Amino acid sequence: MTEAAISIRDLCKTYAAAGAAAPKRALDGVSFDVPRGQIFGLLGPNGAGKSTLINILAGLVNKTSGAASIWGFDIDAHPRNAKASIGIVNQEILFDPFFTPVETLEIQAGLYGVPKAKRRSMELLRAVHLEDKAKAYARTLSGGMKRRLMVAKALVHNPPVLVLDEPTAGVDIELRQQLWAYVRTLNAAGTTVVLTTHYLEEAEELCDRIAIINHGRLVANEPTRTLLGRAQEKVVEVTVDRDIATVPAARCFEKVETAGRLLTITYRKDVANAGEVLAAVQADGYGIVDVSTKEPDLEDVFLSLTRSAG
Ligand SMILES: Nc1ncnc2c1ncn2[C@@H]1O[C@H](COP(=O)(O)OP(=O)(O)OP(=O)(O)O)[C@@H](O)[C@H]1O
Repeated sequence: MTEAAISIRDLCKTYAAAGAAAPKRALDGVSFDVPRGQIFGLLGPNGAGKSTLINILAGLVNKTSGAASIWGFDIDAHPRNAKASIGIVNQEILFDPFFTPVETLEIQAGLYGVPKAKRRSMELLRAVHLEDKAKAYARTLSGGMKRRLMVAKALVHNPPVLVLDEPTAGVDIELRQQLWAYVRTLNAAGTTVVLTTHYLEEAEELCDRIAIINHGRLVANEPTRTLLGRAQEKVVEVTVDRDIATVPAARCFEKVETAGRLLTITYRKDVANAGEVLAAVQADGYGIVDVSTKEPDLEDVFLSLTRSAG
């Protein structure tokens, strides 16, 4: 099927003025599609409008104008089908602390009208490694366990699209790896995943495609690899055969730093290649002992995009 998992067209949201605060345009004509079957990253600095967008999809915030559909269901024309097609894991951990995880999932399944015969609470708890806590009070779970329970809760109605809003904020590295692994497993089994994150390495590691919003506008929407390719600055570290007396200069060097026998040279890959940079060092009379290069990361792209759009 070619239809998008989520389709957003010219979406706008202005929050009404409250007290002394002026009206706030949180989304300003955002359009993009989340292709089915992908892990899609929605990135942006604080206050960019990510939560507003997700809350509109969840039916928690009313859009001002524009259109959105989930799994082909327009959120205005077919709100129930749209809602049934998406599971959302919010930033805040929300559930009744006096229910056990299995009860929490059963209640959630009831809210979504999932018939008893079709419920799979234990299966979900197993998937998020909470099987042995199935009958513990939710309030006795650790932070990481609660977060995993939130993921299971979002999946009770078996939605084709799962949205994770900052899934690993404040989560330790080990648990973050576990969550990533689970997201990959879900995706491999066919679930389209949308995640918002502040951790660029998370997006880089997990996402097939990344959209970046800044000040309520879309500033990028590309496959992760293409986006990374946009970072033009590369760094090459060169160890030379003697102490550096004068800093070498060449037109293809953007920036040069020296420490003992180590030269750290920044160049633009649209201007030069590593061979030319090394040749320029040799032309200055240095012998090259060792070379290493550093690939640009998403942070470089993100900063340059959000800076220029800001
Ligand atoms: N209920 C509201 N009333 C008024 N303004 C709001 C409301 N909710 C959000 N905003 C404003 O809209 C803008 C976008 O907020 P939003 O929470 O969508 O951003 P975000 O990208 O999710 O940020 P974060 O990463 O910090 O969660 C911000 O300037 C925010 O202050």
